[in-house]
Amino acid sequence: MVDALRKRVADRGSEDRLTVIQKDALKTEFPPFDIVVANIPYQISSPLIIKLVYGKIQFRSATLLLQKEFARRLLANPGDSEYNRLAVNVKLVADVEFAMDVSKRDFLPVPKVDSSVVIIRPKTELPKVNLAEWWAFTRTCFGKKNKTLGATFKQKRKLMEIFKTSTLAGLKKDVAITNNDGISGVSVEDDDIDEEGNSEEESLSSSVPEGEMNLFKEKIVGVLRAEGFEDKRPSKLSNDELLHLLAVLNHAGVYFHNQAES
Ligand SMILES: C[S@@+](CC[C@H](N)C(=O)[O-])C[C@H]1O[C@@H](n2cnc3c(N)ncnc32)[C@H](O)[C@@H]1O
Repeated sequence: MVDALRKRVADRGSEDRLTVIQKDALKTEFPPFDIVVANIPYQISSPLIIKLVYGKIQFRSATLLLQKEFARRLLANPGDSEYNRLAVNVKLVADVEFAMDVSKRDFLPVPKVDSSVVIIRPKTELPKVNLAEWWAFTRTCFGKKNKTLGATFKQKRKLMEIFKTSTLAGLKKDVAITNNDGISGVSVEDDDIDEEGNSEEESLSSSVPEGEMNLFKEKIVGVLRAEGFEDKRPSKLSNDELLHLLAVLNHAGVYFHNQAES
């Protein structure tokens, strides 16, 4: 493929205008770029899109050929059955536009899946939120996207985790705004997957008095109730509603991002 590309460009006398970087797109640091047009391997769609929109490089647009079902999920809106954490996170920082469907019969050999072209344009103005905090918050909310937030936040394991991150954040006093720096090391491979088991949390569990945990739970449930979120499902909430919930939880001293991992 690279050899064919080099030959075609050379045949037109334009080789000095082409630079080929032949490396793993997920592991390589991208040079500055303005526009992406790519027929990407579908298995890296989620991490590549997150790398683009949460990365440090300010670009204009990414026109990508994606598996049709994946594109539908990315284009979904709150309340749609396909709406998931990836769409929530991408739409916080970018606008996603449907361009066209591409039938599998348009390829030779014919693949198993249909495709769609979408155009992703980073937003010029980002919401004032700590992106690492947002990232961790949506992971908690969408651990099981069809659970109500009340049920999600009452899970003992989740509470332990949030208690720990909140305690660490409290010690640090404030959480830096990372809007312009991007966040590193993010991955959506755990998208929509409930986390099972965590020995660190279990050891923390034994060290936190039950009364303290109950107070912490009451604090969170109190915020959810007061703001009308207790019976809501995250997949039905707009990003403005989720941003509001995160802001009021943070205001109450409840934090999600593990400061130790920064
Ligand atoms: C869908 S094909 C598209 C090929 C070519 N761009 C085209 O349009 O004909 C995806 C290509 O990405 C390559 N690839 C797979 N994983 C990759 C990765 N992590 N980084 C960069 N390229 C990758 C595959 O080897 C394959 O050649």
